[in-house]
Amino acid sequence: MNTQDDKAANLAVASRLVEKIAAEEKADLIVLPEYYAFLGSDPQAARDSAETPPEGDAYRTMSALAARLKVTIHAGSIVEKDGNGFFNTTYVFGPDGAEIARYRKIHLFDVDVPGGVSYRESDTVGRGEEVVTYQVAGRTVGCSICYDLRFPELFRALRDKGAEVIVLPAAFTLLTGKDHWEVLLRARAIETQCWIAASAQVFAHAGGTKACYGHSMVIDPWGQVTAMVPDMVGTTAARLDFDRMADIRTKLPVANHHVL
Ligand SMILES: O=C(O)CNC(=O)[C@H](CS)NC(=O)CCC(=O)C(=O)O
Repeated sequence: MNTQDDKAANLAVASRLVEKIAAEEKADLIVLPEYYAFLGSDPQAARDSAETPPEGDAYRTMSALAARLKVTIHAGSIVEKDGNGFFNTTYVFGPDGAEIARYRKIHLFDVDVPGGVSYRESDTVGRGEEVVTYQVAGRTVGCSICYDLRFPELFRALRDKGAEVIVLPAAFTLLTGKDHWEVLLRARAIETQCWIAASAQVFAHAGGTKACYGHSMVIDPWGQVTAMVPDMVGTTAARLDFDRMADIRTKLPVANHHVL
């Protein structure tokens, strides 16, 4: 997606993309990017977009869409307001529209991007603390968001909790993404021997002050990219072969060889 600061317009685009892929594929799981409902330039605007589920337009829209299409939607992330606290939170809705998981981003992007702008995500949201998995079609899916990608210990924890698929909604920056995005995703897939589905923001946001790298992709447990959205707003799909995953895990049993 290329989310901007008009929440109603963003939700219309997100809904259209979900409907498109649901019509084209017999999907079990559809994934949206980080901050699919709102992406602005300052912390206050982000907080103004916050929702306190089950209230909120993004929450209600995605829950209703999941129920109507009878599919699980891993709804990227939104700013969540909980009491006085704010979080960068994923909500997952099952095929009846019920919330089946929520995950608060653990690692916050407080970074001076070399040659780019500075980000202080902790000015907007607090840190999540829980490692979260859920079930889809008998498979265990693990949650992560964007900057979490740089912390292999989270992915190891997800694998230890039984993850077979790991989902990563993101708004990875253009400057870091061009060199790190695919390398890190493939490394995490190789290390965990999980399928990884990464849904990204692309192009300029917030009046041109931010730019995202895009390249949403699916990676197999051997580390190969099996589906990718090129430089565009759009969708892609992949069939996840779990026999292949089991074969890789049996023949190259790294999970049994951890020493540290
Ligand atoms: O731009 C925005 O406001 C939306 N992006 C986000 O909310 C988050 C936190 S600022 N972006 C990342 O985590 C990028 C990580 C990244 O790019 C890296 O690890 O290199």
